[in-house]
Amino acid sequence: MPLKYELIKKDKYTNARVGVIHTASGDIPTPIFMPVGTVGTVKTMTVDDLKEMGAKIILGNTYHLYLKPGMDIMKKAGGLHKFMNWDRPILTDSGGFQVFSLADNRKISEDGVMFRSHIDGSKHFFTPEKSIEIQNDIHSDIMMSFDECVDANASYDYVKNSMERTLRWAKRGLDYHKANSHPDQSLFGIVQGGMFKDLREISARETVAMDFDGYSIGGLSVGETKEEMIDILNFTTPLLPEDKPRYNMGVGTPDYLFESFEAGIDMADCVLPTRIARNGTALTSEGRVVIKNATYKEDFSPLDPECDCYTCSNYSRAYLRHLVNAKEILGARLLSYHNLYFLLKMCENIREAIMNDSFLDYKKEFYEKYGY
Ligand SMILES: Nc1nc2c(CCNCC3CCCC3)c3[nH]c(NCCc4ccccc4)nc3cc2c(=O)[nH]1
Repeated sequence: MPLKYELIKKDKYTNARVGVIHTASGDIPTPIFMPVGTVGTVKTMTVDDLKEMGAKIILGNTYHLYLKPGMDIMKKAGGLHKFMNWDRPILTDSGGFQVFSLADNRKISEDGVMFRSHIDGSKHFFTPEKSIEIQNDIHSDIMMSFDECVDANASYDYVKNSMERTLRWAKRGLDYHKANSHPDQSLFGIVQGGMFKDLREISARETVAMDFDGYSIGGLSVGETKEEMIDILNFTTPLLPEDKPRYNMGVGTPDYLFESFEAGIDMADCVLPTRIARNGTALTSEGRVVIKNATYKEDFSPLDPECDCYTCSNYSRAYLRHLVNAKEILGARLLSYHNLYFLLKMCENIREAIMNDSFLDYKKEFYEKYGY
């Protein structure tokens, strides 16, 4: 059976809501942050780390997994859950965004996208059907439609034509999915339309009319201002059905997560927490800590005084700074663990606040302490 969304509680003063997404691989409490595991691993984390920190669902990447290790091995492994020993839900992106952000000389046409691998320059062709086929081979629990994500300053005409093609691609992918996917697999439509509300309205209405298992808001966090993001987010989210999950793609800083969940979004993902960790930056209750700073040279206090994670319970800022400066892999691992734990714990606190009709109080308290 495809996923079922269960609405549990709406916040009294905002569009925020608590729910549960029931999937064949397990239940997902929402609002939820989803750690990104691009090539079959959330970088430096074991699956036990992920369970210990409270990860309920992780992301896989169609584009990367298709290129390496490739679908031959993925199929022989019996899919990504078995391959990486993760028995909870997996969501996969459709690959379109990654083709445009990573591949070389790509060429877009009505049928699909021609691109050269950023790894070895080999030539490939993704179509809406091919994207679903690859997500099937991965045994993805929640699949994304093949879409084109346009950047924030694309012209009205380009965005209009692209959005209309993305609608045609969505229909093709949905037809292929209905004929070929396993009944336990779900498929989300993705709303595009750039920064233009009339195009967003058309995209939302036409995508919802196709009746997907859930809906993503695409084309955001692609270079627009925070105000533009919030404006399009607050315009588009209410156009999506209340009885299905809503996913804001590529959202990862605490404020963008708060704004998304306040608008009624249920799911979000971003490479940010693990990416900045590898560069020595931590998210803490008192804002970002750039651990390489000399300030922390003899600071033997925990990274985040309010955090009870493994990193904050066992190591000091001085030690973490030493590891990062010495380029020790343990530094990236301990900061990644903490950053993911921090966002997952923040989501848990948000769910609790919504249950008590105190989402705005928690947001205000968090923002003040974080320094927003
Ligand atoms: N299909 C699709 N995917 C999008 C994504 C990728 C979401 N993560 C996928 C995972 C699957 C595996 C990899 C990622 C987006 N990511 C962002 N912003 C990220 C901004 C960002 C990037 C890096 C650091 C911080 C912020 N906007 C996005 C828009 C779309 C979109 O319209 N369509």
